Amino acid sequence: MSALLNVSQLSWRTSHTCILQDISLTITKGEVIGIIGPNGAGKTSLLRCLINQNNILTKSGLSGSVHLKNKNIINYSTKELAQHFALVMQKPDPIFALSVQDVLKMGLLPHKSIFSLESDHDRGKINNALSKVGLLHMLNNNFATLSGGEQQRVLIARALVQSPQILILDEPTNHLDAFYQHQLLHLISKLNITVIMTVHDLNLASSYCQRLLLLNKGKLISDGTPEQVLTETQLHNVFGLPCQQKVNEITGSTQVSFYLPETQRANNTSTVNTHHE
Ligand SMILES: Nc1ncnc2c1ncn2[C@@H]1O[C@H](COP(=O)(O)OP(=O)(O)OP(=O)(O)O)[C@@H](O)[C@H]1O
Repeated sequence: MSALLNVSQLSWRTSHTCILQDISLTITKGEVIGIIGPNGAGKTSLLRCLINQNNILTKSGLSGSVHLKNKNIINYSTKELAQHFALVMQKPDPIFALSVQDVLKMGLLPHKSIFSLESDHDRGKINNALSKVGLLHMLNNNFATLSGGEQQRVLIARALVQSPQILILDEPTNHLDAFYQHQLLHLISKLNITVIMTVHDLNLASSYCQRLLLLNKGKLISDGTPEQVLTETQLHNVFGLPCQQKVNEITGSTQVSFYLPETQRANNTSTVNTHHE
């Protein structure tokens, strides 16, 4: 299958640090990919490069390239990018004075001219997306008055309204309770579009992503199925904690659980150890 996105030798160096180091990978249509790794590993930075957010790829310190459908992503207009990608990032734009319905209408914009009127089809799309995230009853509520989890679900619904070819999510399960974590990742994984998301919860990533990219200190350490990536040795090396890998007997997915080594469990001090040098 031909590449939808092709990342070639992507590196991002600042005067103090190396944020991404020589990352190369190919993403094909329909893959559901989770980017995992410890705090500061470069997960969000990689996402930002994949969508060339704020023209990041033309910054000094950045080298390598990202091609979308064989065309360098720096040559796409903002509107063309919005027709391909829908984003649910951790720090949403300031949209807080709007109603839920207005927030979802923003998802229609990449495919319409400013003067085109909202149609029955558009209203149907908005209602359908909101009911998928269980919030149809909040259509007319003020976005600012929603809980963190409800806001997150509205932003995911806005991304669905956008009908993207590629859905990019930065920590989509932040703020969500266990029920909605599973409901939303299940929904996202069944959309039949390409999905690339950062996920802290390795077990959720394993349950809903067919491919995982493990980053550490800006490097792509491992790229493969959850079973190939979530090995006890690899996770111990990257997260600095021993862990146990098992298969969930009900779902069949690879699951991991970390534990403090015996020496630390016996230690009574309240100091937080760090795996970063
Ligand atoms: N614009 C920037 N300028 C300088 N340093 C940056 C910039 N953006 C990110 N960094 C640094 O790059 C490193 C990776 O950050 P990034 O947000 O990509 O990590 P992450 O893996 O998403 O982390 P987390 O799990 O904590 O969200 C961090 O050390 C961060 O401070």
